[in-house]
Amino acid sequence: MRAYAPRVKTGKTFMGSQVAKIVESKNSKFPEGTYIVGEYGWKTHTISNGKGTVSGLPSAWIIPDIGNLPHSLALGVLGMPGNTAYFGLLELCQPKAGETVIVTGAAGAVGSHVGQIAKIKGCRTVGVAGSDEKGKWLVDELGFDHFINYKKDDLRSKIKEFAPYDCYFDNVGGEISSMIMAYMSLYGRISVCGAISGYNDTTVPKATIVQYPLLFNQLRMEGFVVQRWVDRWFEGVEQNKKWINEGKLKYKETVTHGFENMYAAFADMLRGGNTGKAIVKV
Ligand SMILES: NC(=O)C1=CN([C@@H]2O[C@H](COP(=O)(O)OP(=O)(O)OC[C@H]3O[C@@H](n4cnc5c(N)ncnc54)[C@H](OP(=O)(O)O)[C@@H]3O)[C@@H](O)[C@H]2O)C=CC1
Ligand SMILES: C/C=C/C(C)=O
Repeated sequence: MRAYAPRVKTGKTFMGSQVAKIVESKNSKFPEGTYIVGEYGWKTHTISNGKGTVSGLPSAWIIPDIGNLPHSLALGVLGMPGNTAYFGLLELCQPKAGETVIVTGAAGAVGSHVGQIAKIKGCRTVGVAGSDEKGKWLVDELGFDHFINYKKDDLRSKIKEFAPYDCYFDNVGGEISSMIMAYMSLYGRISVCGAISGYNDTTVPKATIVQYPLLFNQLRMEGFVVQRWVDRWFEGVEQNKKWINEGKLKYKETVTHGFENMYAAFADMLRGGNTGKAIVKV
């Protein structure tokens, strides 16, 4: 959301996905009482023609049968972030059993999911995040093999300690990513998902030369937006649901209550206040 924010003109509704209940309908495809996910932005109520999105994600979609799981998961592990982890890791990094996968933003919605898929695929998994409490959750509850606290640890020596990396799932960009790229295996794969370390920058940073490791280790680095797999959307949702029901995929939500607290929740997420998916319950 933050990556697209500069495109939102002052005075326009800010972008965002929501789970909503249809309270009135003239469209038989969206009957009253149905729970949907829509890209309607920061609003309490929406009048929709069932088409059109803010960011090109799927048009409003009806949440499939998820049993007793909460509907809010359709904004996280069973929605866009879940599909970002599923397709972004499996399609671009193609992790194989026995390989080492490192992920930044590891305690966030996407990163915590990426690390667990890597474990499901039989990989050794290293997570980078900003607090020891987050690290404890990653290792003790989600099964990550190692954790690096990028705010506290000697970053380069820790990155080196767990190297080499066959796959890097990059949520943050910047210097952390440049360092990781220097410790990758021959033919390593990098999935560029986000660059949150730069979302609040107001000046252009000086770039580290990452071409040396890319060249000499013959790395493949590819960016993506999850919309690429819009035609396979429900494959991701169904697989993630199956993993949850099998006890292989865990999730956490950081829930803020009240529409009036939306901005505070958003700013807190950018500061690392969330673990797992940041949700606002209106
Ligand atoms: N390509 C695509 O299609 C998609 C890309 N994304 C991107 O994926 C990334 C993760 O998204 P998501 O899981 O929803 O994010 P989260 O909502 O989980 O939050 C982001 C986390 O990033 C960490 N962070 C913040 N600033 C920095 C920094 N300067 N350096 C390192 N880490 C930082 C914080 O945790 P900490 O305590 O560890 O600092 C924060 O909790 C984002 O970059 C997002 O833009 C998301 C969805 C789709
Ligand atoms: C679909 C979301 C994209 C980013 C970069 O957050």
